[in-house]
Amino acid sequence: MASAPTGEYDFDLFTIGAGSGGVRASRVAAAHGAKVAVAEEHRVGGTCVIRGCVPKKMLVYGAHFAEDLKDARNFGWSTENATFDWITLRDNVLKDVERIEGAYTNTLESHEVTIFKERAEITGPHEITLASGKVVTAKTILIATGARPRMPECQGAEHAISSNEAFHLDELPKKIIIAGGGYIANEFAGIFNEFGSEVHIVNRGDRLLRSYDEAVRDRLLQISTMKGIQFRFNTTFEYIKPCSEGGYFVKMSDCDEEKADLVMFAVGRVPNTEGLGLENAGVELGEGGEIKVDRFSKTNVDHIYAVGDVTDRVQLTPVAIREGQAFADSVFGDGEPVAVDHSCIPSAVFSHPPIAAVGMTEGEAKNQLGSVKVYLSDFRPMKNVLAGRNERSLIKMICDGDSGRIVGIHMIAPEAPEMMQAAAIAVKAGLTKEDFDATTAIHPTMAEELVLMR
Ligand SMILES: Cc1cc2nc3c(=O)[nH]c(=O)nc-3n(C[C@H](O)[C@H](O)[C@H](O)COP(=O)(O)OP(=O)(O)OC[C@H]3O[C@@H](n4cnc5c(N)ncnc54)[C@H](O)[C@@H]3O)c2cc1C
Repeated sequence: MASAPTGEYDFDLFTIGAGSGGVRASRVAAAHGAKVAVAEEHRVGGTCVIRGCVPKKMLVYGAHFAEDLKDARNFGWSTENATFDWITLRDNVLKDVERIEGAYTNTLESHEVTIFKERAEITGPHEITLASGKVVTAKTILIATGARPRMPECQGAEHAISSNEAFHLDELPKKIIIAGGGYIANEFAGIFNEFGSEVHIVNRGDRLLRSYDEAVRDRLLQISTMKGIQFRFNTTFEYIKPCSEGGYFVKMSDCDEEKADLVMFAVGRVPNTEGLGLENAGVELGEGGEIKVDRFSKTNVDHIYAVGDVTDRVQLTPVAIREGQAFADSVFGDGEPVAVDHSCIPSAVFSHPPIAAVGMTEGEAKNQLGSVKVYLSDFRPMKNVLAGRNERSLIKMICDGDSGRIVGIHMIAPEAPEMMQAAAIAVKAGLTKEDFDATTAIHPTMAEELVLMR
């Protein structure tokens, strides 16, 4: 699979999209000695840095102070005069995003990767045409164009925002209706709720966070409801109409028209393959418009690869980065080709409180394994007790009943994602419940529940 620089093409590698996958692949390929160019139509850093994980997590931190300030009273602090200014937080977040964008750009430039800040389209098997009209050729092409928010086809959908716009609001809505039930919907519901908005989650289906274990999903629903978030299931949007005094009239299938200041759609993400010129190179797509690839991220065309969300394998930043790294090492490195292992990928929902998970849910384990043993710890964290906060956490461990091997861990608890990263190593390594039992607890922590479950 190794590809030596040739004089035949302008570049050894042309990457379309400078997001998580594209930046990693371009930098590593260049470090292997390839002559690399990357095109980016929006901003270097892609979804994660500019309008995804990074600014979202900063808003989660910002929102958490609302709860911390309330809790602080029982710890002896007086916080009566605390106020919150959205514009300060928004602008500080956007400034930091700019800083990270600069760091990504510097990394590419220091590896001598040529950056075209414009849209690119494939116009021939080895040919790319840029929005400016410039035409370049490359021996290998990498498509790393990510995905975009899905906007449903309801009347007036253009009046709704997606997560892209949520980071730029000039004011916080008094009332927001969020369509969706996935991680982005739940994360923004938590954020807006803590900032004082009235939040409604409207879901077409009958449950939240489908791929997560039922016990943690139910607990999130219970706690979110307690915090004031209102949920509607099996409900669809009929229309959204601007209202002359500002805001919108929204008609949903289960009610009369009602008013909201903002409507946000968080109903999934669509791979960015439209208008890319894939037909000009004969690249095959799957049913959802995603690019079909093999274990090495190679499309059906030998010299064209795709990584990250555009392939719709697992739409997470660390996965896109791994796929980009593996592609660059395989095609431009000296070693054997590397395939990314997509099993046992840990994930988190930065809801309020957060969820984290790795491996099989109880339902999946029961379907796939002969016998299953489930351990559960349902507890009120020490900090919540003193704060007078009646929120219980849950840690659930799923084991293969025959071997004792842990096949899944699921948590909803403050700092669950931080605990999960370490636990996921154990699950990936195939450790058993006995290995956990043999480990001494760190006391007093929430994570000690992991080694104390009986
Ligand atoms: C609100 C939100 C929160 C998220 N939170 C998390 C999280 O907490 N943890 C996590 O792991 N993941 C999270 N994600 C998902 C994560 O952002 C993506 O999985 C990741 O960014 C995918 O990387 P990528 O390289 O495939 O695509 P992207 O990062 O989307 O990069 C693709 C780039 O290609 C560019 N592009 C597209 N078409 C063209 C073209 N024709 N020419 C030139 N450029 C083009 C785009 O402008 C974009 O910059 C979140 C996503 C969202 C939307």
